[in-house]
Amino acid sequence: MKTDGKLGDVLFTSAQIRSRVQELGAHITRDYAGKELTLIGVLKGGAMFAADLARAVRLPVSLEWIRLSTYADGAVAGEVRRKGVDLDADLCGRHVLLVEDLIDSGLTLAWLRDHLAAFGPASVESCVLMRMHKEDRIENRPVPRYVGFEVPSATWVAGYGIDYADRHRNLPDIHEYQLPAIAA
Ligand SMILES: O=P(O)(O)OC[C@H]1O[C@H](OP(=O)(O)OP(=O)(O)O)[C@H](O)[C@@H]1O
Ligand code: HPA
Repeated sequence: MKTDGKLGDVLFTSAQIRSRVQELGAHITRDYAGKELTLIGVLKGGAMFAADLARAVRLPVSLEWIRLSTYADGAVAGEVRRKGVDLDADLCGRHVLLVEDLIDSGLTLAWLRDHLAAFGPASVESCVLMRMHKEDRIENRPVPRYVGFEVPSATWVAGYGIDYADRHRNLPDIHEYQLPAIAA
C-alpha cells in the first residue's frame, strides 16, 4: 500500500532560482551569440524553467516543446515514454539546447539526445536546473552543458514545475519531498 509523501523544507527559494536562471541565461547568450539556437522545453517538469530561461536569453531563439515521461506515478524510474505530440520543428542545422528541470538517472536526456540526432541538428546540448547526485556511477549519464544547482543524492524535490504524483508543480519555490513509505 502506498501512503502519501510529505512536502518538506524549501531547498531553493524563488529568488535563488530567479538569480540562477539569469546567470544561466547570460552564459547561454554569450555562448550562442551569432548561432541559430532552438530551445526545447521538456514537459511537464521543465515548463516553468524553460519559460523563465527563454526570457533570460537575449538572442532571437526558437522555442519548442516536447512531452515525455519516465516516472509512472511516483518515484520509480522506468522506460522513457513519449506522450502527446512530437516535435514538428525543423531542427536541421540548428543548435539545440534541451531545457530540463532535472537530471536524475539521465534516461530522459539520453533518449532525447539520440532521438533528436535524426533531425540533423548542428549540435545538441542540455541545460538542467538541477543535477541529482548519484552515489553509483551511472554509465553514459549525459553531461549537461549548463547546470543550475547540484542536489545531494537521495533528495526528491517538488515545486517550480516539478511534481510528486502530478501535484505541487505550482509552488514558486523548490521543496524537498519526503517520499512515501511503501508497505507490503
Ligand atoms: O534523468 P531521469 O531519471 O530521466 O529523470 C528526469 C526526468 O524525470 C522527470 O520527469 P517525469 O518523467 O516525472 O515527467 P514530468 O516531467 O511530466 O513530471 C523530470 O521532469 C525529468 O524530465
Ligand atoms: N522530483 C520529481 N521528479 C523527479 C525527481 C525528483 O526529485 N527525480 C526524478 N524525477
